[in-house]
Amino acid sequence: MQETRMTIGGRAVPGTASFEVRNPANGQVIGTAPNGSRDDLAAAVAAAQKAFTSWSRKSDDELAAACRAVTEKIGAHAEELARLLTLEQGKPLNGLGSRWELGGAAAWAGATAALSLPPRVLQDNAQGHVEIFRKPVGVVGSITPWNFPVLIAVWHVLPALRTGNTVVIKPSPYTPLATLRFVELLNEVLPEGVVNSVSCDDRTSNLGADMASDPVIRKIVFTGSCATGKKVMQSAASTMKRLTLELGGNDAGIVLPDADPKAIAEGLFWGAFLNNGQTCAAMKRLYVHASIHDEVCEHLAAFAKQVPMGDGMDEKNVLGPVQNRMQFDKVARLVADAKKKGQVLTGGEPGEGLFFPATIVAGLKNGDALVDEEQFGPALPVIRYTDVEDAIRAANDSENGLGGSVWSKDIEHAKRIASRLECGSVWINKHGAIQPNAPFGGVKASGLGVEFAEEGLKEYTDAQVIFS
Ligand SMILES: NC(=O)c1ccc[n+]([C@@H]2O[C@H](COP(=O)([O-])OP(=O)(O)OC[C@H]3O[C@@H](n4cnc5c(N)ncnc54)[C@H](O)[C@@H]3O)[C@@H](O)[C@H]2O)c1
Ligand SMILES: O=S(=O)(O)c1ccc(CO)cc1
Repeated sequence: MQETRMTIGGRAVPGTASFEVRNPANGQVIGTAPNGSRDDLAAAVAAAQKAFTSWSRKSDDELAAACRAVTEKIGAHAEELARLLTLEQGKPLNGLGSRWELGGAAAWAGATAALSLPPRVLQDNAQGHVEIFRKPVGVVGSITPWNFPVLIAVWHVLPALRTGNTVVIKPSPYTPLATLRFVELLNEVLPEGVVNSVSCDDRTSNLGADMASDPVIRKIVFTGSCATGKKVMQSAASTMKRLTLELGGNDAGIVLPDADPKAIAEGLFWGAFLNNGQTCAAMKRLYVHASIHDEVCEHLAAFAKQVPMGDGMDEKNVLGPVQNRMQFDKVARLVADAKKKGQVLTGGEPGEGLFFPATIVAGLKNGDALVDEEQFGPALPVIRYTDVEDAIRAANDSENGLGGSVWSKDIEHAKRIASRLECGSVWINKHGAIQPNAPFGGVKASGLGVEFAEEGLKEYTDAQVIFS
């Protein structure tokens, strides 16, 4: 049993109540997290505000060195955090699971440490000197989801620290344990109050909502559903907070007639089923040209059938359970509806507990629920098309615009199609492969702003221009 604590001003805070956290693989209680109160949040915000005074005055070199120390901490505790993550999130230790997530967390932290936003001279002549500086905004509130809890915490916290901000982070009630431990570890190398954590069950207490309207917090970085993202945006208006919103997606993949069905099967599978489909930038709809449709379906289903699924602590598994009952029920509802309209190529029946076999359903079209709604789980609809213009139109016929992909042997042709997709990232012959040196973010209802690289770092700063 992992009994976790919030970290407020460098101190471990148990809170006056707690809630249970269960392993989605077997339903067992694996730990507890504090059910923090508004007073706990107020204390965390005050600690972050106090720490901001000295943290924001650190030199660029000092901030970079602190981020490197955090990177080392993550690396040194990667296996401990990975095990905790598997227990609470369900993703396997192996494959593209917890150890991979922790590897990504260390890589992203290191890459963020190496970024910087030096002042830039805009003008230097007889008429005057004009220089732009990037200044930290103040206390940053980070609100994270349950799909990649540690990686997304790193994506929020490291750029905030690197630019001289202090942080209050609140993880999802489904997966608070690894994040609370992560913040404890950070506090071993950072001054007190620079990074604080609060947790709550979202029922008796919803500190995410309170953070969004808090008058001291100057920016919210939120990753989660579109519905909650809209609430955050509304609450943030009254205090004119800066916002980065990374929200849901309904990414389309388009397979062109010249693609090699066998060669792309593995990439298509992991593009859709990474983290059991519980990935924002996973492929959630697959449009395949009629001339190779059946062959693509055959190879994709054959690949899916041999991927081992089970308890993530078992080293042989590379897919685990769906993380929670709410998400499982959503996937089950969408698959039940899809079965009435299309042909199940593999999977299709809910398994034991929260295990849902990788499911692929062909014969669907836009307007069917599994195509139109974000399933955020292990179920992929396949849609046959004959005219690529129809496929592009159908791909863009969504309120979301996070990612997309085009699959073809002709890269230049694929890139021309990619440029017509209404989304923030498009991959050719792969899907969802994000990297720290490339900005990532959604268009349309998928969010606001970007993460990663200098563009992402800037979002934690205000511009100040000095004219002399
Ligand atoms: N675009 C991206 O980068 C990205 C990444 C991961 C997940 N997501 C999206 O997240 C969703 C799944 O995550 P989820 O179910 O945890 O999302 P969610 O919106 O239910 O919860 C996200 C976070 O918001 C908190 N929260 C709940 N109510 C709140 C409120 N009123 N105000 C502020 N915060 C509140 C939750 O406690 C949690 O920490 C999917 O839609 C997925 O597409 C997007
Ligand atoms: O879109 S996200 O769910 O945040 C996400 C997490 C991890 C990866 C790894 O490729 C991609 C997208």
